[in-house]
Amino acid sequence: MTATATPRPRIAVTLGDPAGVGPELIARLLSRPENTAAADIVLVSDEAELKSAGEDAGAPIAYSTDPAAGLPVLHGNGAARPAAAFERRKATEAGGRWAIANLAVALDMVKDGRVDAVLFAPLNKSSLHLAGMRENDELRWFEEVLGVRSFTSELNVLPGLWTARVTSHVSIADVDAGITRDNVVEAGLLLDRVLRDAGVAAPRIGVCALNPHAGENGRFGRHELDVIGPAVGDLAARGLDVAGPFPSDTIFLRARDGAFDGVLTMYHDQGQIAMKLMGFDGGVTIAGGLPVPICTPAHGTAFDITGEGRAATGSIQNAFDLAVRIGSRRRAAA
Ligand SMILES: NC(=O)C1=CN([C@@H]2O[C@H](COP(=O)(O)OP(=O)(O)OC[C@H]3O[C@@H](n4cnc5c(N)ncnc54)[C@H](O)[C@@H]3O)[C@@H](O)[C@H]2O)C=CC1
Ligand SMILES: NCC(=O)COP(=O)(O)O
Repeated sequence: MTATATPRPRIAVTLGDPAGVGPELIARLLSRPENTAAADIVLVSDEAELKSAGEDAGAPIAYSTDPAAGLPVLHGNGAARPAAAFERRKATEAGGRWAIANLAVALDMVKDGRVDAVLFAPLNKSSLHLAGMRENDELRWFEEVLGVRSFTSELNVLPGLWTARVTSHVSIADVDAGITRDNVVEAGLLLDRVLRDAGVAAPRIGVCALNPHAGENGRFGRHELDVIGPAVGDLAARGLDVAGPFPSDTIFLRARDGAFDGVLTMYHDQGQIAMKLMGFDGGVTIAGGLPVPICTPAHGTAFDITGEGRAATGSIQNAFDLAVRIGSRRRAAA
């Protein structure tokens, strides 16, 4: 029997917000030969950004503009570089514009089928908004640019445990309106699908309640009785191995002990506090529901430590590894 080689995926990489830890993390990621050997990497950036990232990291980035050179390939973003250097450790319009320009090129590559996955280093949502992004976050912007009309959600990933969210980057005052039976069902179906894509043959999904103690039989709110419970029934009727709603102050104890492969959360912090406590140094966020996996560290721009060489690389490494794994699988299936 002949072994089938795993195809090298093509991955577009952006350095994120130039004011934050993203550029130095990408430089350190690419300084490991096993990473540059794992994928055909397209760096959407410019020479000045790569040089400054390498200086911050104490690890110059080796790249080429010639795809035949066997190095990460530099692909410009077509944007004019601002005359002044990017301010560091601060959300700025210029930084947001630069990050958006790089991502826009990466999304063009997605649309044209030129890449199997995207990795972006942390963005700063305030910079994005200063730069004119109307959507609350980059995932809603990705949807718009890629013309995706179906349900999307950030997926957070630790070894052996994934989460999806019914609502995400919205005010806590708007969570209630987002918890509809349809949204819970769509988020549950998405979580089941991505777990299967990631190789979990029969995903076990636990669903969070919204209210304290799952509403205590309606006394502290009726979302569990009227919306989430019926949606869990809908998902079970569609063949998913799904249970809940469970009180969210204890569901992650069970998840940590292996009871679930995926947990469906109702709002951002419900899942993120638990996931970041369990594995801040390795967490990954994937934009779920898009044509290709778009991966990023679960941590943000960390302005307080930018340029100090202290930023941990576990999450960017895991985000890269996931992009390689899922991208390679997609390439093999194409
Ligand atoms: N991947 C992405 O694009 C993400 C972007 N963000 C954005 O980042 C911005 C800042 O968010 P914050 O809530 O301040 O969270 P943050 O993750 O940037 O920082 C929170 C704390 O964690 C520390 N930290 C973060 N990454 C670290 C690393 N690699 N090594 C060591 N310590 C690290 C920081 O120094 C800080 O004390 C926001 O605009 C947020 O929306 C947040 C999460 C993910
Ligand atoms: N930029 C990705 C992002 O914001 C994900 O952060 P989180 O919502 O997973 O904390």
